[in-house]
Amino acid sequence: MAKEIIQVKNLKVHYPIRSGFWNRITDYVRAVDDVSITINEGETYGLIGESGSGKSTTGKAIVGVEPVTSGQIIYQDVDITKSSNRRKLDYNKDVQMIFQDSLSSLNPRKRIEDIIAEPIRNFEKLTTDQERDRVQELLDIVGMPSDSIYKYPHEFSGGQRQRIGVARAVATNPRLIVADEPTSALDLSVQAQVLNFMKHIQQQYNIAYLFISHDLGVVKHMSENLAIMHRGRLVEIGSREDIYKHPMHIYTKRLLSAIPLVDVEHREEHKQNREKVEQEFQNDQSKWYDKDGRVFPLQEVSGKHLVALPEDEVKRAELNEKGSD
Ligand SMILES: Nc1ncnc2c1ncn2[C@@H]1O[C@H](COP(=O)(O)OP(=O)(O)OP(=O)(O)O)[C@@H](O)[C@H]1O
Repeated sequence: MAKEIIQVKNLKVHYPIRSGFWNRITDYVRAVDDVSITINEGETYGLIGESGSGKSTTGKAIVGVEPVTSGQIIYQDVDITKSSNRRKLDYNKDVQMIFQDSLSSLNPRKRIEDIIAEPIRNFEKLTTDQERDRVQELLDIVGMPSDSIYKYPHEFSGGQRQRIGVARAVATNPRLIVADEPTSALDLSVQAQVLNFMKHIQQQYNIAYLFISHDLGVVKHMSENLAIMHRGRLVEIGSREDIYKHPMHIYTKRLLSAIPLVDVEHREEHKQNREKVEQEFQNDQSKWYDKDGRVFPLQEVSGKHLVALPEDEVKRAELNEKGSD
């Protein structure tokens, strides 16, 4: 059975909204609202949703750079939302992050050698030669030439910088990498290259990824399990098969219908399906949101397939699914 590496339980990250003369808190942005996911060792877990749905905030909370309002993040049986626990467990070494915008996440004034060596220096005492060897080895792993160490981030293409970002994240031998839209700034052909070598590195070093994306198409061949996020909450959780073959929440269906189709023959069918999903979504919003406009709590469909619908809607959707098989 797959071994869990991290368990996120009922995570909430709320930001206060202040207004008026006294600058009082009048409401909260519920950026992350009761999110629970479990990531297994060595797997890719996809966290998918549109812009503003709360994916990055979830990722940053897991890495420990975003304070948590409530909930737990369990790593090696310990709740790491407390920073003292993160230090005790070497959590900051074991869990790393890769960002979407490699140009702003890599310090433009530092050479690649220092950028990659920085996380190593935080956790290990190496001589200059040992450190250089390690940086060279990491550059080799991500397929970058060894003279890259003398250069600066702006001297590379987006895809190359993303490789450098991966080398930096891998430098501490992490067990989990939170990859926040690592390919969305890249051309399609370069995206595929970066995804391939991320997969390769994962297999070689048994690293788990929390792969954050707005595009279900990007993670299709990467993720074993997925969680779909909308308005700070999860609307659907399931295996790749559950999500791509039997999506149940309208929001998941909309994300799927938005994946561009390469196959020309089925384009018309795809377009019609997209219109049908949109119509279904517009028809009765009370099916999808409660009276406050919030997503319903998750209900079990089968095994690990969960969907945020009222109980009678889950039943109806299941019957429809069976009927259309
Ligand atoms: N520091 C902050 N203070 C107030 N609100 C914030 C803060 N950070 C994020 N938010 C809000 O929380 C919500 C979720 O943001 P988040 O960046 O997690 O979404 P996202 O799904 O990752 O979107 P994107 O892909 O555009 O980054 C948004 O409404 C955002 O405006």
